Amino acid sequence: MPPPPSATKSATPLLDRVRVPSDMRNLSAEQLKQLADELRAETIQAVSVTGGHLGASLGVVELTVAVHAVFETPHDRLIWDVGHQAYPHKILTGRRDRIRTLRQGGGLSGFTRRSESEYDPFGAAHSSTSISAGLGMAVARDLKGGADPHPDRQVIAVIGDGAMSAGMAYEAMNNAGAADANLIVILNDNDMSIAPPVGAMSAYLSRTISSRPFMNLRDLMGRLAKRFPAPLERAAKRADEYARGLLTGGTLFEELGFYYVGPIDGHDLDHLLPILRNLRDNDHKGPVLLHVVTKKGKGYPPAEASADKYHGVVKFNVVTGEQVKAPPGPPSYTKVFANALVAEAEADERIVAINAAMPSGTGLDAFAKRFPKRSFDVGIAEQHAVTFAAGMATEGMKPFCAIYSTFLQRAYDQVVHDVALQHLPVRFAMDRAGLVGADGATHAGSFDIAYLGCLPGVVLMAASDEVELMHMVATAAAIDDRPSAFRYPRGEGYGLELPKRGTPLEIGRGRVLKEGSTVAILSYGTRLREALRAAEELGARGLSTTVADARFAKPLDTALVERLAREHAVLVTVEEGSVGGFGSQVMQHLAWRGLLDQGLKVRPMCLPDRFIDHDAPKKQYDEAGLNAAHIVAAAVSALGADAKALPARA
Ligand SMILES: Cc1ncc(C[n+]2csc(CCOP(=O)(O)OP(=O)(O)O)c2C)c(N)n1
Ligand SMILES: CC(=O)[C@@H](O)[C@H](O)COP(=O)(O)O
Ligand SMILES: [Mg+2]
Repeated sequence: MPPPPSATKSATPLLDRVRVPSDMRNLSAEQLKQLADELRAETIQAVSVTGGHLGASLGVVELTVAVHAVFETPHDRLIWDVGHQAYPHKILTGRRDRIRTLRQGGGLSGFTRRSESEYDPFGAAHSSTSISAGLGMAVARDLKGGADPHPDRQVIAVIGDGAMSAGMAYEAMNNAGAADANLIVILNDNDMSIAPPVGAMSAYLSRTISSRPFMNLRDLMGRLAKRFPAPLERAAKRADEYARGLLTGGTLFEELGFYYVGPIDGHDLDHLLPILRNLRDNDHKGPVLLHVVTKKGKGYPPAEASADKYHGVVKFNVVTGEQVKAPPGPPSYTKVFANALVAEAEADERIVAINAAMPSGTGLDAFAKRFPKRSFDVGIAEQHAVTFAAGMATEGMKPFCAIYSTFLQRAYDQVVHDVALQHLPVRFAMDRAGLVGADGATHAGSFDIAYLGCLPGVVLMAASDEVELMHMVATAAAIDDRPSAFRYPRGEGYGLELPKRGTPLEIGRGRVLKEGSTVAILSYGTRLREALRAAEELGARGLSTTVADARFAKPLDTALVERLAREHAVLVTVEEGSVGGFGSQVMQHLAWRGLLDQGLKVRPMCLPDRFIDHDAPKKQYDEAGLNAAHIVAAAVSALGADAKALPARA
């Protein structure tokens, strides 16, 4: 692979001279081009040792340089939508020395984060929030007026074409277009989401780009000059003649009240710099949308050549681009889910599958290969996905809505109002339940037990291993009179032998794996292995321990829960979910049955009432206090003196 371009440019590396953006604002256009080359090389080198979202970051190297060179960040606010493309931004904003700690415990977040830097005015990771946040900042600026230390601060929101497929982006544009707050939205159009984009907006953007070749600088300056006459006269003269005529307007964005500029080449600093300066210097009233066309993975041939443009990579060899994959382990829960759903769909043509721009992440790309007409990727549109599924259910279809637990949060009212209230048999496959590792707090599937557990009539399941997951897929397929949901974690299963097809479970029935008499551990989900380990340890201390797998949070196996409560001194519940989840369901039931009035000691073990930052999952669960040792400690402390009499295991 040829050496990065920077190696062929001037000997003085510029990136070493740029700690923060103010260090680059006196560089010439040529120097900024060199800086961009060096920044791209640094991003590639860094991500090769950390892994992460390389493709999106490479696509915005020039844009990042241009925006920080032209605007007075951090006083001018720069918001990155999703924030997965912000690695170059982090390198240029005082975090180059920590960029190789990206997504690791104690290290930089993989997304923008207010607590991490003053150059991150808004945290992100869930998509399509940037225009709303930007408008909020712009309106606040105007309301504060002179009281704002920087009353003329600019607000720039960079949003991708994929993120532009989410409803929230339109809600924000609808509001912005009617407001007169100055706001610059940069649409970073690389014709990619995680997968190739879907939907009419994507088709529209492609048409816009193909029908309007990149505007040349002269046209652009002339158009801007005509639109914002006074201060731009001088600049426009530099373009030696006015545009040959205004570009006809009529883009969707202009219909929404935005001034549309573009499309322009988002890798060409000779265009980006003057246009951004124009947008900075003119006193336009109202929102502007600058449409830039970029390439995801730009400048790194292995990324450019890959289907997903290296959207999310593990460590890789910079020269070859070969990713350092762990030796193949057991099938992931995602793969098991997908195969289980295919098996169910083979037997029932009413089963359909819906995802929200996450075909590979949910495993539904495999389902789509087998059943292309029964698989629907609706774009980054979780709210629509849920109600779309509800509509299908009213007509007798059996929709499986596969949305990560964290992303389902975005569609909560649709789950409540459109699905649960109408008792519609939508099935929710909630992948990435629990803590997810490198993506950190924004992506943790922490709340679904709590936010679904309070809904009447919903069947809630948690798989304790991959065989259980297959049974829960079959169970959900068979539940056709109410909503059902099953959760499972990110990562590999245990390598258990899998049946060809799952067997429907008896609804509301848990299972006992180990009978004891002093301590009962009731697990919900994949903490079950830790519960079994804890039981071993407790047994070695003479504390006979029962271990049960609840399987269902709703309907709760009340007979099992009451038996455990009556027959043991201590009842420990454990789940990979927040306060207000499974343990609350159990305690609420026991309380009402009067079983908390007779001395039973209950220890509901769940995620702590705080967000858990990115780290390796095992370490995250250590921090959360949900590993075997913590379960042992909880049981022993509950027993108090009784336990102390027993010898700890040698
Ligand atoms: C609400 C939400 N749903 C799904 C995702 C998962 N996700 C992360 S990046 C991405 C694609 C974003 O595409 P685009 O905005 O075009 O950015 P690009 O990666 O092309 O730079 C998706 C679907 C998310 N972050 N947030
Ligand atoms: C940036 C984003 O939200 C997605 O790319 C997410 O990081 C995918 O998570 P998984 O890697 O668990 O599929
Ligand atoms: Mg994109």
